[in-house]
Amino acid sequence: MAKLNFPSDFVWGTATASYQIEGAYQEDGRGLSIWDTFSHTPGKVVNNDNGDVACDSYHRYEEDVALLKKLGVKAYRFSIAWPRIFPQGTGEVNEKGLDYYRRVVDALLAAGIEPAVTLYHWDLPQALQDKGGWANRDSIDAFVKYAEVIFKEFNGKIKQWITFNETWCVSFLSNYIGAHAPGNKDLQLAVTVAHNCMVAHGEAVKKFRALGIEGQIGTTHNLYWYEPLTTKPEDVEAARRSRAYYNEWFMEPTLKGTYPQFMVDWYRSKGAEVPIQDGDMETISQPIDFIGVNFYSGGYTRYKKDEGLFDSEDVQVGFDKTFMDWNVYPDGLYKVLSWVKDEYGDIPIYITENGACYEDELAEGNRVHDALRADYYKKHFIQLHRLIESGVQLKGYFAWSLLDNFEWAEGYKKRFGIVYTNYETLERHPKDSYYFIQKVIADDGLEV
Ligand SMILES: N=[N+]=NCCCCNC(=O)[C@@H]1[C@H]2[C@H](O)[C@@H](O)[C@H](O)[C@@H](CO)[C@@H]12
Repeated sequence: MAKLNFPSDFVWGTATASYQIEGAYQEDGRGLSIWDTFSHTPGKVVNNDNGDVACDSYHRYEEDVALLKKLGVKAYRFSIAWPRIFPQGTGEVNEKGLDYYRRVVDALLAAGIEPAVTLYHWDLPQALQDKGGWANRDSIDAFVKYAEVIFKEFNGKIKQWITFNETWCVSFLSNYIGAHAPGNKDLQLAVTVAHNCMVAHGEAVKKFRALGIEGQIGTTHNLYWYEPLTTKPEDVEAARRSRAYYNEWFMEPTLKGTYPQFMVDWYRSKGAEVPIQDGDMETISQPIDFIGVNFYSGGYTRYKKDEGLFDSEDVQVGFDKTFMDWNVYPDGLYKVLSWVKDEYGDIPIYITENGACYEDELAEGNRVHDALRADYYKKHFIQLHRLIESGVQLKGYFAWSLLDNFEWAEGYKKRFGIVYTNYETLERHPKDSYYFIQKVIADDGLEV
């Protein structure tokens, strides 16, 4: 056995998101979000599940903080629900909404845990969606006004800020594929939403700098690692498009201030143009202090004429699968973050999400023997160590997720937590994977 040691300042954390854990969807003045609308629309979410109650973290956040403290994490990534702060998206601040996050932040700091806050994790105020949502550039200004309230309120308490979570999901998954709220299926709309969200990110960074807010600010993109099944040029090009769909389309504007031209041309061939206005690309590529990367999977792609958006298809090559039917591809984590370093230089990286969904059973003594999930984490932790050793500026890792929670269109059946949520009683029960991670944190490393 060998011990893989992590730097003593490596930040171990876990992550959640407001709509997925809070519940209390009408409490203390909260306005409706697009996810309330979407989940209350029959047929949109498996089992017609919704986030009305979720994990009830709105009332049980102290239990969550106690679990975090026992786990030994240095940081906790959570998101703030815009509709709690501005129930109508803009206008008057809802003080009771701010109060909830004051309680959460103070509880974390009292427990010696750094809050890492995502400003936008998909719960757009419905009132803004009614005016076009992210397709309407007015939402950019509304986002900056919301961000400014949070920056000022928590300056000095929150030191790690993430503007957006997974702009690919906000744009393509939600407005081209249509699987997430608001459920549109229009390529031009998706390209426009992606662009406006990235402008909103940049404007928020400008505001953060202008206000002299303490700490570091970045944004999170979900990256995948796709490789061509063969070296045939058509397979190589197909894999290049599949990867850029998730990766370059967002990373290049954010970190270089340009869109990848081959993808601009491809989308143009499909009838979609990027609505760039003067100054947008400079705004989008405002210097940031870190890049957040959510990594779950990847795979192999080959060319298939007229298949999907990119004349490509994913090929099954024997990867183990999670309960989301995603490939377990730890090497993909090493490859994609090595690619980030090669393409974008030594920008500090936090893995802001990584984790796995498996079917969990509550066993004797409220234990959950989730060996597959613990093994998933072990395999990916080995890659973290490999990345650090290779010189990648990997500063921290947030496991997705602290709790089983509302898994968007998949509802509550799909469990990602290292803590089991009993949705009847709302009790929390640490799984074996929680104790595995607890030991890695305590030992600053793992035995392999
Ligand atoms: N076609 N297709 N789609 C498959 C790709 C979907 C990508 N979903 C994510 O990365 C989400 C991220 C999210 O932040 C979190 O809120 C979610 O709970 C986790 C788990 O799902 C991950």
